[in-house]
Amino acid sequence: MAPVPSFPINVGHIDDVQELRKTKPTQIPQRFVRDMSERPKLAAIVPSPNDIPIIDLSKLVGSDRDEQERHIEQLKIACEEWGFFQVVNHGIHPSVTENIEKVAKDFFMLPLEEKQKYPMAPGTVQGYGQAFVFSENQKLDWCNMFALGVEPPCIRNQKLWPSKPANFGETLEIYSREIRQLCKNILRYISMSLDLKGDVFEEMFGVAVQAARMNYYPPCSRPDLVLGLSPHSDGSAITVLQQGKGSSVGLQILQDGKWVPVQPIPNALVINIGDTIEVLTNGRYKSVEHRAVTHKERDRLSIVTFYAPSYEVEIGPMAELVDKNNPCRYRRYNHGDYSKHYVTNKLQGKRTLEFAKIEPKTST
Ligand SMILES: O=C(O)CCC(=O)C(=O)O
Ligand SMILES: [Fe+2]
Repeated sequence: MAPVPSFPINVGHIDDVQELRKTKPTQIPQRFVRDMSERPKLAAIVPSPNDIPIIDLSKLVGSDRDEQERHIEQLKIACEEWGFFQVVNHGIHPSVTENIEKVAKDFFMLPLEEKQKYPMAPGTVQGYGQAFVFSENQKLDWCNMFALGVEPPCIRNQKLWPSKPANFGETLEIYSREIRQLCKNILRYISMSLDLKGDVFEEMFGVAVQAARMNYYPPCSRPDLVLGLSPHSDGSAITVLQQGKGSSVGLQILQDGKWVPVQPIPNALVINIGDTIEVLTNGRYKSVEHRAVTHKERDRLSIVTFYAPSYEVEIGPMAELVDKNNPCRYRRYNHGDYSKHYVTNKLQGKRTLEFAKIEPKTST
């Protein structure tokens, strides 16, 4: 079973942002208006297309040893210095990424009553609605989410898999299979970049947990007042994010105290390091805080896959990455307990990872 909270929750009334946009296009209810300190400074962001590293996955496969080593080095820098990168030549056929986008968009465009047949119960993370809302006072994101557990089958809530559009389930299955393989490959390259055995994560993770979340951000008449998605790091090992074709630029990552936009590249997928890899690598590869902002005229779709160890697995810094100069910074814990902790707390930067942090013991 996917983790669920064990405390009562009263979230009050949550407006559906697509409906708000349709009926009251210029009104922003107070619950969406952020405190001054949280508001995005949209004018201050200068797009710089080359900032986030781009990794050519076809060069990592290993047919040419020198080339592979050079690209593993690039991956290492991307993980160490950025925690985010875009992969190109990843081998997933464009029809697969186009099809998932199409069914996701078709789903979000259904009448509200149809989408509400698959409600996300307060405090849970599967279905249609807003996740990570736990109180009536909490600010809301300018976003509609539709999220489903995919693998292993025991985390699926089959009642939430929609019957419309008709090919939704089949399309998500095909997409998820391809993304799963991509995650395994990327984790293999990540372990190589750490001078570890290629299959170290695969062996450790057991039957990995995989979940999909589709985020739809309608245009917002006051993008300066709201956030599409609150700042957070992902609880996963790694995350694969597909930015919808023709979507506005919306994803931003926090680097050196500045929000850096991630420019969509056609056919590329965005990969980011999640909290679990941060813990396993003893902080060498860190998860990075990110958020989404909205656009005045344009909507945006993102399709996100979270890939993480099986809930039974015990997690802690790997022995190879702990030594005198790198004392242990995280405790050991059960990954299912972390997942539960993650989904039962609001998104708040990297706060959730406090769960695992310990003061390193310095040697004398
Ligand atoms: O829509 C985006 O670009 C961000 C999505 C995201 O960070 C998430 O779903 O965890
Ligand atoms: Fe995220």
